[in-house]
Amino acid sequence: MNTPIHAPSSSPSSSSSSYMLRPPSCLSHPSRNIKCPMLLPQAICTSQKKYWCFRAHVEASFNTNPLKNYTSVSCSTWWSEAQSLVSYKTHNKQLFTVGSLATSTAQDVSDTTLIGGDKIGVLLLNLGGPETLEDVQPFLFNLFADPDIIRLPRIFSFLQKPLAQFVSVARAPKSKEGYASIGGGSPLRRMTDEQAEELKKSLWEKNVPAKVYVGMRYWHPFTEEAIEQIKRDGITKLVILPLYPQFSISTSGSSLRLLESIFREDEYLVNMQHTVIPSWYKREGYIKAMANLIEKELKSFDCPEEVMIFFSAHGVPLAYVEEAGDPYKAEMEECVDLIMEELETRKITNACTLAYQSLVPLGSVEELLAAYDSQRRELPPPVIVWEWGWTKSAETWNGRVAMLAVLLLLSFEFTADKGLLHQMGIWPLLR
Ligand SMILES: C=CC1=C(C)c2cc3[nH]c(cc4nc(cc5[nH]c(cc1n2)c(C)c5CCC(=O)O)C(CCC(=O)O)=C4C)c(C)c3C=C
Ligand SMILES: [Fe+2]
Repeated sequence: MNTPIHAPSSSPSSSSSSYMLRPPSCLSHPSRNIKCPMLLPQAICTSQKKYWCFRAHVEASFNTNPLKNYTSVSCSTWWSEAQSLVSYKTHNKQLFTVGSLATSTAQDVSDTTLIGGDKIGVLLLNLGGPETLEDVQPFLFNLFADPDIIRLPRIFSFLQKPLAQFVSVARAPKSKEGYASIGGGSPLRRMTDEQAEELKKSLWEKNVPAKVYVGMRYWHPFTEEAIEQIKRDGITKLVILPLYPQFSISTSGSSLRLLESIFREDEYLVNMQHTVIPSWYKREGYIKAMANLIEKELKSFDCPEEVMIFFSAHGVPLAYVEEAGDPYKAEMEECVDLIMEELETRKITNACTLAYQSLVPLGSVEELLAAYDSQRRELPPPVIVWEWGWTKSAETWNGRVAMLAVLLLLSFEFTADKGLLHQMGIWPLLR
């Protein structure tokens, strides 16, 4: 069961380091017909900060309360047709009168009270995960059909779905093994729902009666479903919070791009005031929480000061960082520095190291572990196990030309041990 996805229709624009200033986006233009990105990442942060947005860099002062004054910094998105950098300020005003729209489409939301005529929503964005082993292959299809995960050159974009079908079928057995070993499915939905509930409680305690929604990128509840609920509830102000502390094109970027396309085509959403928190790894609360966890774990060792702190991060293909300007690696490294600084204030000065998990050539856990384990270092490279996903679902492929092209691509990769899939970090997924 492949649940329809709304993968961005345009393939990612090639990376460019040139940015131009553009007037504030649609938010400052009440025209409903304007077609421009609504969801360039905007930040709500604290104090005077330097903010890195991919390759651009802006300085702005921020106010902490999203519901009062806020300054938003829209950063250029690498995928944006017209790459641009926007900085602007709004003051506690609804920029548009949405009342009529809201009443015409909204149902009553019993647990949402109004703040100055507004209905506040928070949309939590996450990846989503298969809830059962049967979900694994269609979940993987959705993931690989996303051009922010498998970045094909525009000329090959017609291969996106056939390739997604192929890679998902080939990857499914290994993924299933993993999910089977953790109880037969992903715990992400349950955990995200719990986070949403806790966030809602906490906001209500602070007299912010907001409704909190969960929108997953690749599995239920899909972002599109959350957006429909937001519209039904008549939300007039929305805070969009990707649940990834660090920004990556492949995670927050992908979700925001999807939202951008949904917003662009929807009259209700175009007129809804919204703000995006693109990343939040610098937040004091987050850094302290991470430090607390580490401090607690260290105490369980006999000689805590001798323990090396091993930060393990999800990897992204190197090309994202080097060519597309993904700030993920820089943000991750800064995050580790901040956590270590926080630990230092607690007189914890252990050695630490950061490695990125498998799949992608940012520096893998395997490589790093090899440095510590001489036996492992002498092991031969892993054997490539090839499982052909030649199943019934292959019949659904988008025509013979695409299938032939995929096969040619794969046989080249296989025989030459290099090529597009290697370059994009997809090849390891097939192992
Ligand atoms: C090239 C492929 C992938 C990129 C790039 C990627 C980036 C990325 N992913 C996360 C967080 C998660 N990924 C999860 C699952 C998952 N991710 C990929 C591939 C890429 N991820 C695959 C194939 C899978 C499925 C599992 C598997 O087969 O290995 C999950 C788990 C979701 C769940 O089921 O609960 C998370 C979380 C980040 C943070 C990231 C880039 C920074
Ligand atoms: Fe992932």
